[in-house]
Amino acid sequence: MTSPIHVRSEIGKLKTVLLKRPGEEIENFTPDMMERLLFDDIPYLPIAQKEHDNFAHVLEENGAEVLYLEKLSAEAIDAGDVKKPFLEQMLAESGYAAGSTHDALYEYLFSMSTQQMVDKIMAGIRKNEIDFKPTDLVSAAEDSTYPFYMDPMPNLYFTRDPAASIGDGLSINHMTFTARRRESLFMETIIKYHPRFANQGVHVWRDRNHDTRIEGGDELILNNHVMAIGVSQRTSADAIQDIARNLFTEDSGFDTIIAIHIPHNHAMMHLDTVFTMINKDQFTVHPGILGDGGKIDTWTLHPSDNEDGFTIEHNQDLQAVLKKELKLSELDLIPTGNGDPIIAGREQWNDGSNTLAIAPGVVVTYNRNYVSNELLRKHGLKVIDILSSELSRGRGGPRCMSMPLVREDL
Ligand SMILES: NC(=[NH2+])NCCC[C@H](N)C(=O)O
Repeated sequence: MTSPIHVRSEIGKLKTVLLKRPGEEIENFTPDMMERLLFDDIPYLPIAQKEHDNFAHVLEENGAEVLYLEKLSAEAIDAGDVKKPFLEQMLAESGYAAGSTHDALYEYLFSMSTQQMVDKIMAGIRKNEIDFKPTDLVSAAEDSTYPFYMDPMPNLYFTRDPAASIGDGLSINHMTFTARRRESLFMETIIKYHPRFANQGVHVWRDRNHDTRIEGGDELILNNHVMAIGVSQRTSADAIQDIARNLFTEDSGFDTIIAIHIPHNHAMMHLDTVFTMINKDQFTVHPGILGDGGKIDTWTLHPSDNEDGFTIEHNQDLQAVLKKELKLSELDLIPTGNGDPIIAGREQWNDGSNTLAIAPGVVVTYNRNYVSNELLRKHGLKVIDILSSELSRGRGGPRCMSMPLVREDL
């Protein structure tokens, strides 16, 4: 039986990928909600959708099957006959475990078709949508001018983060910020109940019921036994230790994890905003993550019989670590913006390092990062650049906007 999830590299030919088409959620917020919702601007929805359709089309044209999170979620809920428990869980995680507001929201959402309900939850629920005046103290005492009962989830089109494919399984992630925490409930539901995934031998290496934080933008599959994981604003060292133990003791095939420490800030929230693999021996790197003398902290974990379950080796030379663990004699690290400090900063901000490899040496990038794109071409890569004016306002690029489910083995 071939597994519905099979990802043993960052660069193997992309066969199946999960996307989320931007919907009402990306316009359903005000400027003062932006920072909390992790957005830097308000995208113009019709153009964002057009750009996203262009992205999906490019992937399909190049042989990938494109699946949509919103559709799989509704199908999974129906297939598992779990509309009620799913809705209860979602309401509880939105702050309504019981009470009159819970009852009003439940009634409103449950009366919709499953697809409408899913789309509505994703888009957010405004107070003026429901004919209901809360009378309980909790609702009365909280800010009555706040316009939402349930916040929109504008970051859903970054399908990379709530879960990450690893070998024949995945991690379903406990995410860092409240703005994104509910997102991984959709993936959990899909894996549990969608006929394409349920009872198909998909391993969940780490589920979302944890306090320690990890996000898919930090989880890179370098080859069939080596991963790189960012120690970042979004992924904590203890979550990396935890997933390492699971991968090493279960039958995952992975025996090496390189933890890479990157700056903890919004522009570089995940490892894949500053470092991606694009060919067997080629990577993009944002020069801003390298300190004096090009140094950066890395720790390599290998399985061991000791108490921790792994050994740790500290190193500050990323090139040397990659060469050793990937058994490469040469390595081409391509700097974002060709190393020019102004261009590198500008293009990294708009995800110039966030390339999605769809085959070895073939990458999808944002067209606006033309200096970095040109440089990639000079280094022999095939660069397919996609429209990016509105999509980039959410601070994520082609890798963030895609969750590969199946890649061909190298
Ligand atoms: N894999 C990524 N780099 N994802 C980018 C996610 C961007 C999103 N606005 C966030 O802050 O969470």
